[in-house]
Amino acid sequence: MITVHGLRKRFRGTVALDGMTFAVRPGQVTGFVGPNGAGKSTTMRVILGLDRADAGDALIDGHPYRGLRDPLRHVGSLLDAAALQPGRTARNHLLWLAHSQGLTARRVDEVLDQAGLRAVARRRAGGFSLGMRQRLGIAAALLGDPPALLLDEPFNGMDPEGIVWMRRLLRALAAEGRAVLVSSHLMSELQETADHVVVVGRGKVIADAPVAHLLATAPGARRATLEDVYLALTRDEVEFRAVDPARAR
Ligand SMILES: Nc1ncnc2c1ncn2[C@@H]1O[C@H](COP(=O)(O)OP(=O)(O)OP(=O)(O)O)[C@@H](O)[C@H]1O
Repeated sequence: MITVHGLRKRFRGTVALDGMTFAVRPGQVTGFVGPNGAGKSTTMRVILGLDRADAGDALIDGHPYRGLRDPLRHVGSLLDAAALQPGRTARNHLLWLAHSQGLTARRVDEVLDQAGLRAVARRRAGGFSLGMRQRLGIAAALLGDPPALLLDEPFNGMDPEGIVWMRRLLRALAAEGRAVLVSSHLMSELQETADHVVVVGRGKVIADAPVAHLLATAPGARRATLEDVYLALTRDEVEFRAVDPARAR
């Protein structure tokens, strides 16, 4: 389980996190949604120890990321699929990560298979499409067989087959009992994939509820989609940002 409590973070004049508090429970896919600049990536970076919060805490199974030994065994992450050494082959990229964490080459081949990358494992990652980079990022996230996963926009750049693959993979990972946090702007994908949704705006939580609950309690519930609910919840934020571009990203 991942818990964040009262996270605050300011970048010079910008408040990125303003008391962000929620939990990512095992056995579920939790969607993490909100307008551009709402603080999703910053929250994930704080959980992963890449940014330091000014206040509050972010814990993975009760421990801060920096306190974890062999962190890839506790939490896997996909933050920026473009962040890899272009000259390395997919397999070498994973081998390098695996060695840093005491993981085996056999495990590398397993995750290459799981991510559907076996045929291109010896190609240079620099030549990969965004969809293939996302798959490589997923392979890296799965390397340590972690009970928790943080995935920032994993559907980005995926072709239709890739989207279906990703959806099934996320469901399967949750069914194995993992805690899976997925940020996305694609409400239709999350409606199909997520059990639970955390909606954020301006650095804090606006709604934190099961998808079924959000759909059932929405106005015009019978035909409401997650997109309708999201737009209704974030409308004030959107109007605010439209009239005050200085605060928008
Ligand atoms: N390194 C940084 N320096 C300055 N400001 C930053 C930095 N990182 C994030 N911010 C600001 O913090 C706020 C939150 O950004 P963040 O990237 O976490 O939002 P997000 O919800 O992930 O947005 P998006 O949907 O566009 O990915 C934004 O106003 C952003 O401009």
